[in-house]
Amino acid sequence: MQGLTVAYPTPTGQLREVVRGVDLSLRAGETLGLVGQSGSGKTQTAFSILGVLPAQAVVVAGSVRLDGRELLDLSDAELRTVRGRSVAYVPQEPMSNLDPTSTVGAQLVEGLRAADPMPRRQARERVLALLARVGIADPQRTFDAYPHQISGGMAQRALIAAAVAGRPALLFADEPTTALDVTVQAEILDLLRDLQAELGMAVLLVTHNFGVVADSCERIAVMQQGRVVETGRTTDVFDTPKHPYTASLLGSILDDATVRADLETTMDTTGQEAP
Ligand SMILES: Nc1ncnc2c1ncn2[C@@H]1O[C@H](COP(=O)(O)OP(=O)(O)OP(=O)(O)O)[C@@H](O)[C@H]1O
Repeated sequence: MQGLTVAYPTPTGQLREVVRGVDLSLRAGETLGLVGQSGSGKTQTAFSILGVLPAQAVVVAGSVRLDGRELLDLSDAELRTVRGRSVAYVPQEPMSNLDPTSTVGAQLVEGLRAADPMPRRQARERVLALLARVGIADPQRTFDAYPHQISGGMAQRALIAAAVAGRPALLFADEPTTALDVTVQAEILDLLRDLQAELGMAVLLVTHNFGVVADSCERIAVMQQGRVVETGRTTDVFDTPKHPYTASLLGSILDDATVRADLETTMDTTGQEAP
């Protein structure tokens, strides 16, 4: 992503920029943590990659390339084939991303066939295998269940199964554990890491949680008011933040013993000096 600027029209007819000249890069297999306060532009940045910005959004400038292909120039039809197969999405609130009136299996089969036309029976087999792959103990039961009959953690596993079905090159996870019980959060992050290693996906992880960043992200980009104010290796940014905004975000959280422990573990496993 280079120089991405996204704006919305205001009632007075002007444009208000919500993403301003953002440069980001991600390699296969890498996890980039996108952090910043609410409203700083993280979701708008990620939506530009997925091609799902609201209709009134204006891409003022910039370029988003995936394996050399410009995504901002694609037609809606082309974007539909990119979504799911090249870039996929794990939402913040799994339950609100499932249709309460249809079984989990029916929704996943529909989604799979929309991205990759195949006979219903074959799609059904694929979905059952995917549900097993994401750690659901009784895939058939989850397949036949309505969303209200499964837990939030199970729903998130099912949506992760749907997201990775097309073996995407890039997975965008928007606060994927925020809505879940604390006990389930670590399991979901572990699952994402396993799938990433297996599929070689790049992961863009939007989060407020610096513990998650310390644990899961090799690199971090810090957004403030639509701009990326700092980017670098997580260990470097945590150790010596260059921007005052990053320092102030970190200042409050580094008192947290859990985050410090996660950070030290990350540094140990990457062979860096512990602080
Ligand atoms: N449809 C829209 N019309 C006008 N402004 C919008 C629209 N959607 C988002 N914005 C504005 O864009 C800015 C960035 O929002 P965005 O959702 O990207 O922030 P964020 O960093 O992801 O926040 P959060 O952590 O709360 O999800 C905000 O000021 C928001 O009000």
